[in-house]
Order: sequence, then structure tokens, then C-alpha cells
Amino acid sequence: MSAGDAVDERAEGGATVIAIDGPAGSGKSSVARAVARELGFQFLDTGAAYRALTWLILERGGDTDDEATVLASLGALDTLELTIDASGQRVAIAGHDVTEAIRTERISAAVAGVARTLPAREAVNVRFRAIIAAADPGIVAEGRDITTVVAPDADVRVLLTADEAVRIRRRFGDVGGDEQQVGARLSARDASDSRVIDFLHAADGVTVVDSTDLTFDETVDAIVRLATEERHD
Ligand SMILES: Nc1ncnc2c1ncn2[C@@H]1O[C@H](COP(=O)(O)OP(=O)(O)OP(=O)(O)O)[C@@H](O)[C@H]1O
Ligand SMILES: Nc1ccn([C@@H]2O[C@H](COP(=O)(O)O)[C@@H](O)[C@H]2O)c(=O)n1
Repeated sequence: MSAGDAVDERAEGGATVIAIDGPAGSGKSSVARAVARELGFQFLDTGAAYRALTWLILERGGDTDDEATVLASLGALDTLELTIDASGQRVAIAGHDVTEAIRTERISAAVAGVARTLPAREAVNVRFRAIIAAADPGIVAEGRDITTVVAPDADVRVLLTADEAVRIRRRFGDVGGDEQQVGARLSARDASDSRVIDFLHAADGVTVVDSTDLTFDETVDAIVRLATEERHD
């Protein structure tokens, strides 16, 4: 029996939900996607919603540090398209395909203004919870507040982490450029995000997976194992 079959059996009474939080560069999106693929589950990248709103505000010439501007953008969430296919993601907002555009440093640098606006968090969370509730046969959702706010009742709750220096090295491997600058940006985003939500400490019942000394595949296996063990409990 494959890991996917084993977890699917558990899902007979409802979809299996795996929630993963962690700091920037900890591997949330790449590892969560690989876990979802392995289990035949859907995949929800919640950061993509914050990034898409940020893209729209900047596209309209707005400033994400201006709360009124962020609030005025929330109506556009009705137009947000987030695919939950683990084999490939498409993100669109207000009719624009922003799949690639939301990954730029310009968006990463401006997203904090959206993330700290509580009505924005509440609005995207309504959307995330609806997606999770409709999941079939299961879903891996990743972000900063999935284990604590969005899906605190998830079947498997993981805080995925790694030493900051390792996360910076991995991110530098992805984006290149000046390693010091890459590190400074990553640290600044964590500092700003952690003022809004605590994703640096595991809440009760959340399992820490520290990938500092793990390969990518070992990290994926560790989370798949947690999901499979949960099914046998
Ligand atoms: N255990 C691991 N060993 C080696 N590389 C890893 C491991 N886990 C993740 N990576 C790599 O680290 C990089 C960062 O991962 P990823 O972009 O998934 O992080 P993230 O937590 O989603 O970041 P962010 O929150 O900034 O979007 C990717 O290149 C990924 O392949
Ligand atoms: N659950 C979440 C997810 C994301 N954010 C904010 O969005 C930014 C981008 O997220 P990535 O995972 O794509 O890097 C992130 O820096 C947070 O500001 C959030 O607040 N909650």
C-alpha cells in the first residue's frame, strides 16, 4: 500500500488536511507541494493570495503601507483565482495572470503592508477555509498561520523550519545576486511577519520538522510519515 493509499483510507470520514507553517525559505511551498504530489492531494499556497493582492495594489499605483488602500483592494478577492493543483499553480486576479509576477522581489518587499492589515487576513482566511473544506481527497496548505488560525483542527500540523543561515543559502541558490542582500531581505520579511503572527514557535500539538540537516527528499518523507502515522492512530 502506498503512503497515499494509506492516508486516503483515513480520508473516508472526510478529507485529510495537512497544515504547514514556517519562516521564509524554510521550504514550505516546495516541500508542501511535493508532499501533496506524493499523497495525491491538493496544494494550497496561501502566500500567493497575499502576493496577488499586493500585485494589484502596486499595479493600480497604490501603496501597501496605506491601510485604506489595502482595504479598498479587498473587493478584488472575488476575482482571485488560485489553482490547487499540486502539479502546477496558476494565480490570477482582476483578470490578470500573475503566476510569475507575484514572485518578484518588488512584491516580496511590499507584501508586509497587506499581511499586517487584519481585515485583509480575515478576508483571505474565509477563502482559504472554503478551499480546505471542499478538499478532496486531502489538501496540504502552507503559510504562516495555517496551523494556528486557518486550520487549527488540521489532521497533521507542522512547523517547518531550518537555521536562518541555511535558509538564506537555499534562497540565494534560487535567486542569485548578492548573498548578503538576499539574507537581509529574508531576515527583514521574517521580522516584519512575526510581528503579526507567531510562526517561529510551535503551538500546542504542532510538530517541528527541522530540515537544517535533512535533504529535500528526507524533509518530504518526514511529513508524509507524519500523515501516514496519523492515519494509523
Ligand atoms: N531540506 C531541504 N534541503 C535542501 N533544499 C531545500 C530543502 N527544503 C527546501 N529546500 C529548498 O529551499 C528553497 C526555498 O524553499 P521554498 O521556496 O519552498 O521556501 P518557502 O518556505 O516557501 O519560502 P517563502 O516563504 O519565502 O516563499 C527551495 O529551493 C527549496 O527547493
Ligand atoms: N498564511 C500566510 C501566508 C503568507 N503571508 C504573507 O505573505 C507573504 C508571502 O508569503 P510566501 O509564503 O509566498 O513567502 C509573507 O511574507 C507574509 O507576509 C501571511 O501573512 N500569512
